[in-house]
Amino acid sequence: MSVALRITPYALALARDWSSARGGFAQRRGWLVRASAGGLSGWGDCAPLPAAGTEQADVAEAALARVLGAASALGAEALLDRLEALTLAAPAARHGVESALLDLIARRRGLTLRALLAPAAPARVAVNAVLGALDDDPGTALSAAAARGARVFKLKLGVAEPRTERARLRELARHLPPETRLRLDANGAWDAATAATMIESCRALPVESLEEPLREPDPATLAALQARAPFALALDESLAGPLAGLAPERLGVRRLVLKPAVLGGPRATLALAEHARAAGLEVVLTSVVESAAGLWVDAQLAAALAPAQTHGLDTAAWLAEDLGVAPSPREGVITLPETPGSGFTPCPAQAP
Ligand SMILES: O=C(O)CCC(=O)c1ccccc1C(=O)O
Ligand SMILES: [Mg+2]
Repeated sequence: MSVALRITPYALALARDWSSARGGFAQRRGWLVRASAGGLSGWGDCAPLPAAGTEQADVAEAALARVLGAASALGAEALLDRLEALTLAAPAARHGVESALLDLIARRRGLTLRALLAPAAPARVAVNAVLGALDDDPGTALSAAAARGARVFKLKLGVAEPRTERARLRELARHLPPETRLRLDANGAWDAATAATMIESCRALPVESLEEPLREPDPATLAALQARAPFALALDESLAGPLAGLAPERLGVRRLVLKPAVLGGPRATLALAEHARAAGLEVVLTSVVESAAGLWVDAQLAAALAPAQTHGLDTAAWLAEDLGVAPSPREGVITLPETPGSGFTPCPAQAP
């Protein structure tokens, strides 16, 4: 049975500006992808964010047009087989279309998306709260997230002076509830000496990991920093940049941050996660601040590939509007539905 694709552009305002050492954004633009066959629809989100390692929007749009052109005569499985060739160098476009096709297949088989991807995947996904940059009054965000029961708090570093950030970090850590921890992300802000100083000053703090410490990441420097760090160092956007294609065990860090929109969809993300975990690395799945259509898929995928980890999927509150109801954590956990597919239902304006 052939599959009908519909691709609809969207623009969603942010509730508050996103800032990081790689710049920020005040709006998210992308395409909602619907794949329909036999009266059922699956949904995906193509949400390019070049700063995170995806293609530019015009490249995504061209790839989506190629997929549309090829889709009409093909069934969902046949289109999945051809998708990689149709979306070369367009991972966000591939993620959007592949998600919609897998969601459709799951709904057709009466399976949750996580069960389609990994039969034993649980219905609970722990997530970190995102407090924003360390110069944006994270204390207020910390109180709000702590009140909602979050256990891991993510902070963007490398936005202010290292000395200022060290002082603010110590101050913030004094207000952390018991048994909660900080997840830090420098987004490539530091040279090796600054990174070493920052890691050293975190030694006494409840830090669980630090993403992308280095402006010019190389495995030897990362390995030296990791050897001295009492917590996991992690790579994120470098996996699509200077370190693309290197085997996980050669990267020098203990953890990989996997963004399906950067890696080219659920299947590529699962394959990298399996490789990394077999090599003894931790993996964490995170969003690129996607719409609800993307977040539901990402959350199902997180449950399938690292069920015991805390993932970076609590980004819906950064959007002032959305395409449907987004997964919303309680006590730091997203509960996934037992209904077939991803759990996404479009709001009436986008409806089937
Ligand atoms: O990890 C999270 O909790 C949310 C995702 C996130 O921080 C992010 C979102 C968009 C672009 C880059 C990043 C990042 O981790 O660097
Ligand atoms: Mg990151």
